[in-house]
Amino acid sequence: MSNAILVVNAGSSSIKFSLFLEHGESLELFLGGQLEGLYNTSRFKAKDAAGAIVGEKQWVPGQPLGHDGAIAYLADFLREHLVEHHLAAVGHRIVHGGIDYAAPVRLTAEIVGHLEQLIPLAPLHQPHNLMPIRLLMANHPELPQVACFDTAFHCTQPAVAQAFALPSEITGRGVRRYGFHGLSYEYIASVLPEYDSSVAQGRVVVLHLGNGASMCAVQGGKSIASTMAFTAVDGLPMGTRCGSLDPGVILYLMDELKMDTREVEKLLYRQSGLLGVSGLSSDMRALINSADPKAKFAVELFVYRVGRELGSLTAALGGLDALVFTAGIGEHSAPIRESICQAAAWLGLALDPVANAIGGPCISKAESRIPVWVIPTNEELLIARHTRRILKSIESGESP
Ligand SMILES: Nc1ncnc2c1ncn2[C@@H]1O[C@H](COP(=O)(O)OP(=O)(O)O)[C@@H](O)[C@H]1O
Ligand SMILES: CC(=O)OP(=O)(O)O
Ligand SMILES: [Mg+2]
Repeated sequence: MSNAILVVNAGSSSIKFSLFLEHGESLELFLGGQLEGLYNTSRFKAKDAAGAIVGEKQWVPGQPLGHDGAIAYLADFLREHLVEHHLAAVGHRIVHGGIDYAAPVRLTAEIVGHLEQLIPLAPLHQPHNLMPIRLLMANHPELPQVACFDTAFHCTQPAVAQAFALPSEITGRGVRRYGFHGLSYEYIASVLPEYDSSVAQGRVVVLHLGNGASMCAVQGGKSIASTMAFTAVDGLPMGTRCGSLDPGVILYLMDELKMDTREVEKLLYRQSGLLGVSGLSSDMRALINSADPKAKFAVELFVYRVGRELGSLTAALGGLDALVFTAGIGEHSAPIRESICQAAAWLGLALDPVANAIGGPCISKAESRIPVWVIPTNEELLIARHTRRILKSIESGESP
């Protein structure tokens, strides 16, 4: 019987999970998978370490599972697969750490209470991040649970990158730019030297393009700016989120259209972005395959905004040494990568269409001034490493 570490990563459209086994000093993947399309066509797939499928299911279109249904399904699946192992700890992705949590931490009921107060700042994530923690705390109070925060990696940003131009009475309450997808960026920064040692210490823009999408300017392995801010609704247009918006639009919605706070929240988080613009789908695959002009415009707007943000982050870095694509769209959509690279040709970037079609990892031509990489993210492995470190400090009697 080996010690197992379970990792749960609840995103806005998916729950990803991995089970790692401790072997001496190393962590070995035992199995992993995801429930995706939680609000359209829900699918489940799990594979063992050799890539063999150990679980697969698709739900009827139009009867999505949602996060609660997905957690219930996953709990049954994991119970079955954990029988031969001892569950030593669970590591969770928590999207918002607010001002208080800038590093992984062992969860207590008190900390969960603090994190619940941040639900309004991450309504698509935080409740689903915290729900399984509460469940496990109630049923297995002795089981160590560790929180790893999306916001933590961005703590290195300079004050100007974190600030809003608001009075200090407001900013003093923690109203500032935090940035998200930090576990993904931290993972990419940790493996970039294996792909390209010459740029790992340089100026890199990482594009995390999934259902939630953001970009991060990384310098010497550290975040110096990102497109997301106080909440994960800012920056790029996403599956259902609007991205950057003139704050005057919100005043207009409230004053002229008489929308209340919850209605505005629903509009900006759940009914906008690719879904809102296309009127069809939040899924980039569906839009790329559609001939509908509104679907084409939604894709065009997404690519345009990525191009504009790339210029802004390049300015923040004072130049650019490499570009990295990751997450659902970034890893899997050659046409979107191609359009973004075309929009970025002014940076001296030349795409290799053949390498792009097969997914890289290097998708730029040898003569490209900027190398472009496709690197699969692995937030789960990073969470497992942090969780194991905290578990060891608990076992050795240090307070984590
Ligand atoms: N082959 C593909 N082409 C275009 N988009 C894709 C492809 N595969 C996945 N995606 C997009 O990736 C999104 C999921 O990305 P992911 O990073 O897993 O999401 P989450 O934000 O839930 O963590 C889907 O909504 C889908 O739009
Ligand atoms: C922060 C965020 O948008 O996360 P995800 O892409 O997993 O929805
Ligand atoms: Mg994600």
